[in-house]
Parts: sequence; structure tokens; C-alpha cells
Amino acid sequence: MQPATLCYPIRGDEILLIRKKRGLGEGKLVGPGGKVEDGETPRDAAIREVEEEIRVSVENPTKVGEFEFVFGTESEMFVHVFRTEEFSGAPQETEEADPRWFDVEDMPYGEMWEDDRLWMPYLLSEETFSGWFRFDEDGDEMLEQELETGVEF
Ligand SMILES: COc1nc(N)nc2c1ncn2[C@H]1C[C@H](O)[C@@H](COP(=O)(O)OP(=O)(O)OP(=O)(O)O)O1
Repeated sequence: MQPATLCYPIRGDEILLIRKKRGLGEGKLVGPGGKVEDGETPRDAAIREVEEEIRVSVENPTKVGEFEFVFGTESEMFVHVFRTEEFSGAPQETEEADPRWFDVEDMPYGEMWEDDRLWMPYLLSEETFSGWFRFDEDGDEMLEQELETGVEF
């Protein structure tokens, strides 16, 4: 299964999301992230992806969750989810991503992957979670979900 990451910088009551400009989820608001490369740990990949996508340097990201998603019957990715309040550099738009801060009390769930509304509250409250989500073959609609909280990593 393809491992991948998401890493969310948090600043007080705000969270940094990107408008994804290419690849899986193009056009959606997501966290900075992407596939883990050979020889990388998920944490290293999370740090690299934030730097590549929005030119922000992240330190000590904390893993708060993980989830697997399936499109149809095919398992697509296993995603390690991090958050961090330790980062430097102003977020910049790149070929891959257009970053923007959002108020955590007003999350734009209508423009995000459907699973995000299930686990994002746990990420924001620093509660750990583990999920499994099955979408239709095109990834347009979520058909089944399982979510557990309070897991140990
Ligand atoms: C299906 O539900 C999903 N929910 C959320 N929140 N995030 C998702 C979902 N499916 C994919 N993602 C995220 C996880 C990864 O961060 C990226 C994968 O995107 P991509 O395949 O474009 O990965 P990159 O390494 O950036 O792409 P390149 O191969 O072009 O470098 O999407």
C-alpha cells in the first residue's frame, strides 16, 4: 500500500490548508502532504512535503492520526497525519499548492475530502485517531467509514 502524509501547521485558532493544484484531490482544500519516498520515514516525508509545497520549514511534527482509504475495492493509500505549531517561513504559493490560513471554528469542509470532517475535530483537539474510509471507484462519494480514537502511535 502506498504510504503518504498530511501535515497541518497550526497558529493559535488558525490552521493552514492548501488549494491543491495537481495530483489526487486537485482543486480541493487539503493539508500539505504527499507520498512517502523510498528510504524516508513518514515524519521526514511530512517535513519535506511542507517545504516543497509551500516553502515552510516544519520542526517536530506530532503524529495525531492515520487512515487508509479505498476507492472501489482497491486500497489507495495509508496516510500518516501530523500537526505542528513549530514552523518558520511565510507560506508561499508554488506549482503544487496555494496556501491559506483558516479559522478552526469555520472549517471549509464543503471543499475538502469527505472524510476530513470526521477526523479533523480530533486533529484540532489533539486526540489521536485511526480511520478506514471506502469511497466509490472515482473517489467522489464516501460509502463506508470506521474511526477509532485514543490510539497509541
Ligand atoms: C480520500 O481521502 C483523502 N482524504 C484526505 N484528507 N487526504 C487525501 C485523501 N486522499 C488523498 N489524500 C492526500 C494524501 C496525500 O497527502 C495526498 C496524495 O497526493 P499525491 O498523490 O498528489 O501525492 P504527491 O506526492 O504530492 O504527488 P506526486 O506523486 O505528484 O509527487 O493526497
